[in-house]
Amino acid sequence: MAAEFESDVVVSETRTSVADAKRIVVKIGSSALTSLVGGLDTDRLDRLADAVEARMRGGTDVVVVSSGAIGAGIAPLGLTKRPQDLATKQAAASVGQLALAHAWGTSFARYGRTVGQVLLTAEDIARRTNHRNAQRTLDRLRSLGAVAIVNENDTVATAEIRFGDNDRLAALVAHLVGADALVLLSDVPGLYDGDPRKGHATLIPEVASPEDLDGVVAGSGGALGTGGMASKLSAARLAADAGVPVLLAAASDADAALTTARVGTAFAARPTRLSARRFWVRHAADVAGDLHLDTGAVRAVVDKRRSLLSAGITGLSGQFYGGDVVSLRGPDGQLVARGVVAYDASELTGMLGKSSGELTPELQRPVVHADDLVPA
Ligand SMILES: Nc1ncnc2c1ncn2[C@@H]1O[C@H](COP(=O)(O)OP(=O)(O)O)[C@@H](O)[C@H]1O
Ligand SMILES: N[C@@H](CCC(=O)OP(=O)(O)O)C(=O)O
Repeated sequence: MAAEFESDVVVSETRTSVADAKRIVVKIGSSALTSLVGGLDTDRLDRLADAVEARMRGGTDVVVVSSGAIGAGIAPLGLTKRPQDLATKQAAASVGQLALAHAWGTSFARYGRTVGQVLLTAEDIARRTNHRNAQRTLDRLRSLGAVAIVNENDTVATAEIRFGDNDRLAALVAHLVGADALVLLSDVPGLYDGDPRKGHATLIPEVASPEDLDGVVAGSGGALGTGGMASKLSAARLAADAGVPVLLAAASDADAALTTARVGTAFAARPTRLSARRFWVRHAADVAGDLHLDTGAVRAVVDKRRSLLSAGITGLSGQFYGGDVVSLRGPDGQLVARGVVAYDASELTGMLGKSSGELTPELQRPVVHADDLVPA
């Protein structure tokens, strides 16, 4: 099927940049590595390791983000379906991660290649000050010729510090390691205009801009996957903002995906990537609170890209401090932007609705400066 599709595919700039990338992150979904009855499928894992090894031998640095810990832990624990509650998911992950890391190690050992297991929580990566540790480890593994096998640290990740899905983790890792491309390998040949399990759907080969997604229905995942297509689309957006093109393809097409990139759906990166600071404000930072804006303030910050002044703020919530990232919400509570707030919540409470002239000079700075503000 890959070969048939390959001959028709238009070789866009995006596909060329995935094929030529010098550093890539390859994310492999649970659906590509595990099955409900058989657990971890080491034959499929070997084929994926073959494709990754071939790409590495061609001179590309590859970081693997591998899901499958929970899926691999289901059968050994005598469970029959993917657990729903956090504690059982964590127990399954603790059993499955051991098997998963071992399987990757054994598979790459066929080539004399060493693997390193890197387990991360969103907290490790979300704070700019913390993420340097992860960055250093990944960088050193690369320089030592080992392949990093990354997964979420499921056994300790609580709801607050979870990435939620490995598509998002993979996009953040791509940003973290300065990857030139992200390859998402799943159990579908690419993005369709609707969930292919629900009837006829058409493959979308190229997503050049968000408008190409108009009318696309991104459904939930399979029995083993977490976020379904919606989480892949938001990861693709996140990667695009970081200037990283994305290829979404079937794991069974991994060879083609990692050589010519002439399979699946290619998502173009933004023509101008967000600065590192704005990227973190939009995607990775913890949000410490909310500012509620009136209609005029929404217009000023979203349409005119102005700084947010206290006069347009009608309310706030959360215990935030100056320098924290907050959500900016419109009159109906809808998220309109994120930004770095200049004041503590306690200071700001007394400033709400006041114009600059009504404030003392030290409180006349904008509440969120335009440079620190990213529309949603
Ligand atoms: N518009 C769509 N295009 C392609 N697949 C879709 C779409 N909507 C829902 N899906 C489903 O998403 C699934 C892939 O997501 P998921 O199960 O989370 O995979 P993974 O384990 O690889 O992360 C596919 O099996 C497919 O049935
Ligand atoms: N950390 C979890 C992966 C969760 C996840 O996002 O799964 P998937 O949607 O298959 O990529 C695990 O290893 O089972």
